[in-house]
Amino acid sequence: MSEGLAIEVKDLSYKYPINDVKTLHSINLQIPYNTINLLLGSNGSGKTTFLKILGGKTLCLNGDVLIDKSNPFANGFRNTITLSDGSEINKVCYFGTDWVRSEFINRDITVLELITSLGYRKENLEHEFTKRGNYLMDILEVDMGWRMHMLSDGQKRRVQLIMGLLKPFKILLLDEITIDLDVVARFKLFEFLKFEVAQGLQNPERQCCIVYCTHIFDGLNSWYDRVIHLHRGEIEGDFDYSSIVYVDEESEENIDADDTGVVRISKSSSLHPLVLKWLLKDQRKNKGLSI
Ligand SMILES: Nc1ncnc2c1ncn2[C@@H]1O[C@H](COP(=O)(O)OP(=O)(O)OP(=O)(O)O)[C@@H](O)[C@H]1O
Repeated sequence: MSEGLAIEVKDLSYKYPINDVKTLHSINLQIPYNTINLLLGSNGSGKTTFLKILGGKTLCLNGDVLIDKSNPFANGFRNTITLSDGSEINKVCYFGTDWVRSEFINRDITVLELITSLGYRKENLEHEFTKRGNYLMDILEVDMGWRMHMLSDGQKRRVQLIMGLLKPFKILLLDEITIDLDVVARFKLFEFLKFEVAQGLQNPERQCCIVYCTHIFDGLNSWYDRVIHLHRGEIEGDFDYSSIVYVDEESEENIDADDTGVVRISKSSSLHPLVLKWLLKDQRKNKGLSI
């Protein structure tokens, strides 16, 4: 594996056992550390399948997958790494949308009971919570006494994020995970994740990368480094944030109502129009129409 790569995929193809056709076709991709990557594509283009393979959740033996230089499907793959200060971090974390619907979490238990039931010893929990956990609890406004079966989907999602992010990570795979967060929680989560990636630049042991799959493009400007476009299981496009030129500057002053009651919002420098154009093009291709 090349130096500095968090993820390396060579010639990866995947077919679900019950399907006749492949879902992923000969994917080749290299993702370096210290980057935030958006994985975009229409419904059914293969994003979840791909992320689950990267996360070691779906076994795939057609092609090579290296996650932080190791094969997640190899015997003896360990998902935890011990750093020089003795702390542990996760190699790869996959967060999907299913979690909030699982029976395991929809029980009459508190957030604290749920976290300890997953193997966090109380003393570790206290240690973790004095720093990272407390910070996450604060930005996501989670109460340890919340009872899981009484929470909204967005509140459960916040608990999922706290549990998954308690330990730092090398590779974070987010599959539509912010869909039910309110704008404040989403904004603060993005800030936290950006900070995580930035601190890897200071400390090579903590260098990490994020792959985020979403259909919502609000608030993503300047957050990501790269966009990867998947179409029918193939990489159709791949470009860096630095190659985007926004034609209209967004300005703080233009947001909100003035004293005459007129509400002004500047033109959004969003990826939305670009992605809409891509996916409409994909749709025309699917129908065999000229682009
Ligand atoms: N468990 C499964 N068994 C069989 N086929 C599946 C299964 N899960 C997904 N597929 C098929 O694989 C293809 C890709 O699905 P996938 O969920 O990876 O797409 P996606 O890009 O994440 O879509 P979305 O944006 O809707 O979440 C689809 O055509 C889907 O029907």
